[in-house]
Amino acid sequence: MTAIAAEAPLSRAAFEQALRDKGRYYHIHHPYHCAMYEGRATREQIQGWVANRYYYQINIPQKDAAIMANCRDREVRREWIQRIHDHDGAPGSDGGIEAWLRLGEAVGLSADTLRSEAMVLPGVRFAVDAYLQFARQASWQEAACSSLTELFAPHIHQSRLDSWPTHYPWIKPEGYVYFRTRLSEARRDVEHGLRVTLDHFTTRAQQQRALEILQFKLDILWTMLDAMSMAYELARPPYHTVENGQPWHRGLWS
Ligand SMILES: O=C(O)c1cc(C(=O)O)c2c(n1)C(=O)C(=O)c1cc(C(=O)O)[nH]c1-2
Repeated sequence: MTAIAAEAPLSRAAFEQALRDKGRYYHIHHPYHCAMYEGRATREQIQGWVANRYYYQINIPQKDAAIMANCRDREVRREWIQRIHDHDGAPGSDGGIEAWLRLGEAVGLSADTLRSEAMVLPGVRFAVDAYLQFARQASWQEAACSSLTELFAPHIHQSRLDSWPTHYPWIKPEGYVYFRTRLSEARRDVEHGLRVTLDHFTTRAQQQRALEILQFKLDILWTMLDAMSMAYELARPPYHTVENGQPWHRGLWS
């Protein structure tokens, strides 16, 4: 038995606090994000972020479907399915992916450009694919735990709503619907995800595993922005040594 496995479990409150303490690794602190909310991002950097984050957005419902596919608990599925409706849309609501396409248009990128995935950098694609792959292979409770970066998401959406309209008057206001909608959706998701995690990971070793899973997800979000920094801040996208253009692959699985 490892040293940590032999330790007494953290209380429910201490475990929740340990999860929340991971907020210091959230991508809100990444220099690329700071530049965006401090008004130092160029139009190309904002556009690059929107086009690359589109790939995250379209993978989220597939990730949630994988969680449901692995879950035999009908009550959980009844609650979890809301996340798919939120992103894909349902009768009477367009959903988050549509709102993200509107954000694309608001920053000057057509829906076709986003849908083509031509701007999705390989590093972003690999990071997002790792998230989907994890959700397919892990238990549904572990995959639910990996969604807990959403603990910190309302703050990041609010930071954009507070700062972007002032710094970037060229962005059309219709683009902000996505961030506004997610404020309440993320709070509701996280309440459910947290309940699952606190109920399921009860030994010290399991709690440690949950913290490691959350770190894995934080690594994904941070790594996406690292790839964007290379491409749009340092002007070093993949193969910048060879030619202008974007020769990278567009995804072999979709
Ligand atoms: O804009 C962001 O910084 C951000 C971060 C995250 C996150 O922390 O994973 C999500 C979202 N947005 C988001 O909009 C969203 O729908 C979402 C779903 C999930 C998830 O893991 O299930 N994370 C996030």
